[in-house]
Amino acid sequence: MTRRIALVPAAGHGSRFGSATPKQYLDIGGQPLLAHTLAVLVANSAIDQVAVVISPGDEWFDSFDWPQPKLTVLRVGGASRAASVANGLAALQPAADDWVLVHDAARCCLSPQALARLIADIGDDAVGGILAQPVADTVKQGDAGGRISATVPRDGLWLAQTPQMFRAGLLANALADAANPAITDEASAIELQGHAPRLVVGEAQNFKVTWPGDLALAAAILAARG
Ligand SMILES: Nc1ccn([C@@H]2O[C@H](COP(=O)(O)OP(=O)(O)OP(=O)(O)O)[C@@H](O)[C@H]2O)c(=O)n1
Ligand SMILES: C[C@](O)(CO)[C@H](O)COP(=O)(O)O
Repeated sequence: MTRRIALVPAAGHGSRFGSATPKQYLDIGGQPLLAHTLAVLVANSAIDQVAVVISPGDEWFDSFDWPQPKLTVLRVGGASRAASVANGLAALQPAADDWVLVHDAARCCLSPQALARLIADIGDDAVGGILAQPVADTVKQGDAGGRISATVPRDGLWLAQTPQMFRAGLLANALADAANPAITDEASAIELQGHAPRLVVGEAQNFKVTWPGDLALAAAILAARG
């Protein structure tokens, strides 16, 4: 039977966030940020297994309690996000037809509704797809001197979010060259194989905690959900 596996890369250092403790372990409402990320995935009955990829040298993970049902911990994080995902897939050895939903640890405000929409909309799609948001602002190109060099038409532009949902076999092949700098998400790896992943409308609150100011916004969104 085809399974759905959530794979959560959580082996980053959070260099843009800049805290001594990696951002995935910072406290939000009494729990590490990562616990909020995992909770939505664990709670979805269509997901059979949730695997989190942490760094082999991780000093923080074991100091917290984690949701046990469905959770697998893989200490195989790599030098880049793509390498962490590729290493996680290699450790898990899913069947080629299994679905893998790769979701950033740092996107802790994914709603159950958006997750369910992705799974329903992708359904049995031949390629798979991702949550994404249509660009809502005017887009500027900047030059080296910090001045606007062009206004870029935003028609057809989307901001990629996660989860990104693909068949395990297709994804593992696509990530074989995980060191390719053009691979910044799973969809870009699949695109490089000549496929066109589907775009499923995400939500603004499913943003990636990247900068220090993002933590308070994430805390407010999660507190409002109760
Ligand atoms: N070698 C890496 C790098 C990133 N990630 C994970 O990929 C997700 C998205 O990456 P990003 O927000 O860029 O996280 P960091 O790499 O931690 O941040 P920064 O780029 O600012 O250093 C995060 O959940 C992060 O933990 C990972 O598993 N392995
Ligand atoms: C995969 C991703 O979340 C899509 O928006 C994003 O690209 C990962 O973060 P990074 O800053 O590119 O590492």
